[in-house]
Amino acid sequence: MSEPVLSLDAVEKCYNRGLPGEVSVLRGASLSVAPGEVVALVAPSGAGKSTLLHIAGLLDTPDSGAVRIAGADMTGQSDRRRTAARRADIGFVYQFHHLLPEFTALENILLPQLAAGTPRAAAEARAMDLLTRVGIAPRAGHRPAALSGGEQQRVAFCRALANRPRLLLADEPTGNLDPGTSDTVFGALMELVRETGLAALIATHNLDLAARMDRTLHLETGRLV
Ligand SMILES: Nc1ncnc2c1ncn2[C@@H]1O[C@H](COP(=O)(O)OP(=O)(O)OP(=O)(O)O)[C@@H](O)[C@H]1O
Repeated sequence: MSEPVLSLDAVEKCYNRGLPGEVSVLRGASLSVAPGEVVALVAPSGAGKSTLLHIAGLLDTPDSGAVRIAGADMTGQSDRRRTAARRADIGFVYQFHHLLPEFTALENILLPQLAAGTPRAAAEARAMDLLTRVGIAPRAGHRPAALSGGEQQRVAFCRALANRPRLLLADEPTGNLDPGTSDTVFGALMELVRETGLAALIATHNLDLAARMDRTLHLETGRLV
């Protein structure tokens, strides 16, 4: 079997250790996601989904345990190395789109590519290709305020995948949309993920959406089952 794109091994995370507000969130959480695999992460509110995604995305560090991205152990690496790995290998989508309001849809997808050194013509071609795949190429010149919630989220998906990451991490990517729109927009995300063949870990409360992924992990009392 090919090497996992993401693996967490016995990850522990406690906030406010030793203080009155101590909360032990992850207690030996282990998982792995293979190339091309789409995994649902389901958990009750407050169970630690965001904490787990932040650790998997190298935005936070575990108290103990290992995080590997494409086989490289990120435990104990410098902030600089972790940031480089995050930029090169990981795309993020959140519940809210977090697009930059003063830039058009196209420009929002261009920016991370230009920051990574992609020539402008290639970056524009990539952005238009992604917008076409999610069905909103005619909206390329619109600013976020002139897009519907579902369209904004589609742009956010394109932005997350613009630099061809190996791993997509998504936290309730359609949680802000009404059920009908959520269903369609999630379909667009799944098509994009399948076409690009990347690994994805997608947190959702929606069990219908979870059933459309390859398998589901439940986060319960700090572990994945
Ligand atoms: N920086 C922090 N300091 C202290 N406690 C925190 C911190 N971040 C999260 N927590 C606590 O850790 C627990 C898990 O939080 P987390 O945000 O990971 O949950 P979640 O599963 O993503 O929740 P939701 O689905 O409601 O967004 C919660 O009890 C939360 O209050």
